Amino acid sequence: MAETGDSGTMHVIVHGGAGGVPDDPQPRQAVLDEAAAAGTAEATPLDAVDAAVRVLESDVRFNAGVGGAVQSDGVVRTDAGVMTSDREAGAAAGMAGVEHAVSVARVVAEETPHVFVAGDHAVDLADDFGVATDVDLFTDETRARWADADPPQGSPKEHLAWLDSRFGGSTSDPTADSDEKEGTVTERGDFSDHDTVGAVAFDGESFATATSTGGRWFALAGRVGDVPQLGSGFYAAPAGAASATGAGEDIAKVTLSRRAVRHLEDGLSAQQAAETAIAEFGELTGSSAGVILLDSDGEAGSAFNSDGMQTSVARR
Ligand SMILES: NC(=O)C[C@H](N)C(=O)O
Repeated sequence: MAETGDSGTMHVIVHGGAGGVPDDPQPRQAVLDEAAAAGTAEATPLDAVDAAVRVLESDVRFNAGVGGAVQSDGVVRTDAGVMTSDREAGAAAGMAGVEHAVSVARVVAEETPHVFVAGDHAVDLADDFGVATDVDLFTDETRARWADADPPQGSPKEHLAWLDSRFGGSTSDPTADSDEKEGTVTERGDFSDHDTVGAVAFDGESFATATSTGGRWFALAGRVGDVPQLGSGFYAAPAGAASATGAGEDIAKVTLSRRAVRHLEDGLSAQQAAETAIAEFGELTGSSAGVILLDSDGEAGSAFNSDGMQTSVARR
């Protein structure tokens, strides 16, 4: 157990997704600041990341909870993962109508003997443990975007053909540059430019992390990305904890969060570990991501190789 931080102080860092530079950075920053502050009011690191991420899931500006990305069958499905440095972990994925995916991940960690529950059964689990289901996750913007999408009918093969015709077969990088504008598909797939949310907290003794997303815009129905995969979208250990965002398939292939925490274990600071992990990620995959970290000194670190990633740090 790490005990070198300022015991009694709750340290929280949050992110609002790696991607393009948003049109509305200030209101987004205000929500991130609110989320980080909400985390510092909590008693434990797990409560802190849960509270912080719930704020972000409820804000339509972020691709998590309400405002989540629409999959190829017109359904918004949410994913999340949580972990503590005591190696308590839970994840939930592919949940239609669940705003607070982070709370379901927490139910998996605290109420089941498992680490990952998916699909309709995760929704049933949420319902049984008092997490709201049947929530309308569409916003006016997502409704309009979906209506413009000329959605496919039929089988997964037909959905894949539709994806291929729109995205040229490349679906690896949600943050890839494009000549096209927000609201239309990009050259390599429009997966919402800046969106997924995450939080890391440290109380001087232990760490927790949580990441939550609606995934990628127009991904094949049923697709699950890095976010709820342990070690990819989130990871916590006694040396520190991480939350990642960006090109989900590529993040999963290099287990970005585990990689970043490994650098803390090797003695790097949070900032050095974030920069090293993102540099390695870029070299290995050629795509875009971001990561936030806290280390056992209570120092926060963040790095990204996309055009932007907003973060907020609060301590109390
Ligand atoms: N923008 C994101 O962070 C998307 C998320 N990593 C996913 O692939 O589901």
